[in-house]
Amino acid sequence: MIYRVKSKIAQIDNDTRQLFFRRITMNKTILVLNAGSSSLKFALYQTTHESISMICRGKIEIGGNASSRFQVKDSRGELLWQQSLHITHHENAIEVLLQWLETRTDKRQPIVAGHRVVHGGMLFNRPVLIDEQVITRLLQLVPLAPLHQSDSLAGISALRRLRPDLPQVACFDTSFHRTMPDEEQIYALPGHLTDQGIRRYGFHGLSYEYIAHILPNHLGDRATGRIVVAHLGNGASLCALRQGKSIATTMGFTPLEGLPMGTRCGNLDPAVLLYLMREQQMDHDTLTNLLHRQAGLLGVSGISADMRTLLASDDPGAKRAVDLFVWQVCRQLGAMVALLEGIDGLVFTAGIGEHASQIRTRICARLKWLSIELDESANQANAIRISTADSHTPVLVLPTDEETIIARHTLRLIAA
Ligand SMILES: Nc1ncnc2c1ncn2[C@@H]1O[C@H](COP(=O)(O)OP(=O)(O)O)[C@@H](O)[C@H]1O
Ligand SMILES: CC(=O)OP(=O)(O)O
Ligand SMILES: [Mg+2]
Repeated sequence: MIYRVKSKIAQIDNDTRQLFFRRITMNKTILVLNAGSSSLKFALYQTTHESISMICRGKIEIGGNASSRFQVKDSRGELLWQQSLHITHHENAIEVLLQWLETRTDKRQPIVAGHRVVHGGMLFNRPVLIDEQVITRLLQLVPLAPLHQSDSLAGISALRRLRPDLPQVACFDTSFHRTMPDEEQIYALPGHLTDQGIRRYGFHGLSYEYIAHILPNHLGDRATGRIVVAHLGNGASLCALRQGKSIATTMGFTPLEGLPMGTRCGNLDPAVLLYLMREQQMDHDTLTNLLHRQAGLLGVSGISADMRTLLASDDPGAKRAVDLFVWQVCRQLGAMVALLEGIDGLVFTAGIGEHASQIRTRICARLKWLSIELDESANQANAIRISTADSHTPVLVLPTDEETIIARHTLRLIAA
């Protein structure tokens, strides 16, 4: 729809253009899809010519054998819909979601869809309108994000099948980190490999962009200082922000580097792979499965990838996995602080960061050397500020909102 009017818009003056755009988009919606490694999240926004307001948002949990929750809430967080389903793959989740949207969203047909795409590689540093050529290039990056990229592409394809005329925009997790210095973006490998794109991209960029955007509301001038953001979800990473820009992050070439995660191993001596290939004849597919799907909290505990299950368990395996997670967050957070040469604020976000007060307590107990003092009752209540008034470094819990950042980028791109 937007495609067809675009050339007309270019020929008319600015005031008329704004009126025209307002008319075609009034009461129209932007659909956002966010394929995470353990969930499919979505949100619908009402849009006028340049602003957005959320109508509803939802999440379908995608989990092994347990039943998955499909929940939709309105913009104030009131529950609109809840269903228990058995969903083991993103493709089922997309089907369920699109059917739900079809039957529940009356005349608010989306005029554009925005997607979180985890890997943009060297080619995509900013949001892009999706066409056949873009899809071909994104497909080439599937091996670099095996738990995400193909699921985002499945959402894009499903919408193309259902609504071939619907413009779709890809927003990348990697773009935000392009402000990192060269030293942070390269590995100590021969230059020709770096030139081929074997470099550190970093991920969760849409989440960090959102946090950087709202931080001044909570920290005032301090927000431009030295901030560490801990995005602890099923996928987990840390980011060092200075002046609201990324200067370092724990994930690298793929979302496997850095912290241990739900099913991902995080940092590993690369010689472990060489050893397993040679001594245990593990091939590429076996290793991919091991490192992305069988390792992390699941591998260490032997019980679950889900922090909720581990925290509720008395099993020594669960304790070991949680201990390792806390240890590695502290270890890698130290590196972020060293690169920032200090710390003016610490932010927890994403599934574990926003909800697991026990994990925050344990991490902060090791950060007294950074003059961090937790207010335990605020922490238990998942309050926004969880540090004491005396704590030299403020500690915040800020729910992330990748969907809103995607919706804004999407509107900006089609409006341009
Ligand atoms: N109340 C809670 N306590 C502990 N962990 C939680 C809680 N709620 C969610 N989580 C953790 O957060 C994870 C999901 O985080 P999320 O950021 O939504 O993941 P993703 O975007 O990768 O799908 C779950 O797997 C679970 O481990
Ligand atoms: C990049 C990544 O790990 O994303 P998620 O946390 O959504 O799985
Ligand atoms: Mg996520």
